[in-house]
Amino acid sequence: MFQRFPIAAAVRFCRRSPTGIFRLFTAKWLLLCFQAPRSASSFPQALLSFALAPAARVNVLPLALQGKGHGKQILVLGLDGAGKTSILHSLATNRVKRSVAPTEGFNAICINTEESQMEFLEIGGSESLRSYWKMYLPKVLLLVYVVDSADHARLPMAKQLLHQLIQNNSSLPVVVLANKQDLEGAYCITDIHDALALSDIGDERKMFLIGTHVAEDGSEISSSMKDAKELIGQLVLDTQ
Ligand SMILES: Nc1nc2c(ncn2[C@@H]2O[C@H](COP(=O)(O)OP(=O)(O)OP(=O)(O)O)[C@@H](O)[C@H]2O)c(=O)[nH]1
Ligand SMILES: [Mg+2]
Repeated sequence: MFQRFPIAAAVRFCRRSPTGIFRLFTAKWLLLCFQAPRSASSFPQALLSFALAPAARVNVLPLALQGKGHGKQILVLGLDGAGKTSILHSLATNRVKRSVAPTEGFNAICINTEESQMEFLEIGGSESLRSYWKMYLPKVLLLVYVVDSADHARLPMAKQLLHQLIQNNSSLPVVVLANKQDLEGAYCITDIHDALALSDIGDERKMFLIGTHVAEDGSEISSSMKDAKELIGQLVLDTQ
């Protein structure tokens, strides 16, 4: 399914194409790059999607998302406008569906696979909601961190928040999605890797960097998005 390349090949690949997957380890990192496009994913559709009014943010979350259920919770964070909701909608439906409004509280989406039920919890990325981010971190199996690859000015802030989030949790697996790779000014994944200083937070942690984009509304999701979904599913299974 994936091919592995050493770093030099990874950089060459990045120059040819802005999209790919890096797997990051302590000092060495390997590129997992896509082969031929796959057939449509067999993941069933989303079960649930909702957003909560800010006033209701914490108390009315489903039990599973408060860490009391038996599902496999995945926290989805990143600055406002990075594309978290758009990615989740697309992963859930296997069709591209861009978000039209900022998340003003939480957004929860369940995706059932044959092997497991994955519960994605997005917390909005606006400044007022970022204080909630760390509350849920100890309760999740995996962190998906989304950045806008073309938002150069805010990449330092995205880096700082990511490092702060995971500094006290050295084993939490992290998948970084370098989103909006379709935009002309988007940094390629090696630049995103450097801008987020991901080699500083590698250690023994499983960490992946994947270039993604949420293309035209209604079209089928890209191969990078399918591979991101498969990778997340595999990590959830591995982490249980
Ligand atoms: N060009 C482009 N636009 C995107 C992409 N992904 C999302 N967008 C657009 O970016 C804007 C923000 O997307 P959202 O999915 O709402 O971002 P978010 O991270 O959920 O933002 P908050 O909920 O405010 O934290 C929307 O206008 C989307 O249509 C992408 O890959 N490429
Ligand atoms: Mg959102």
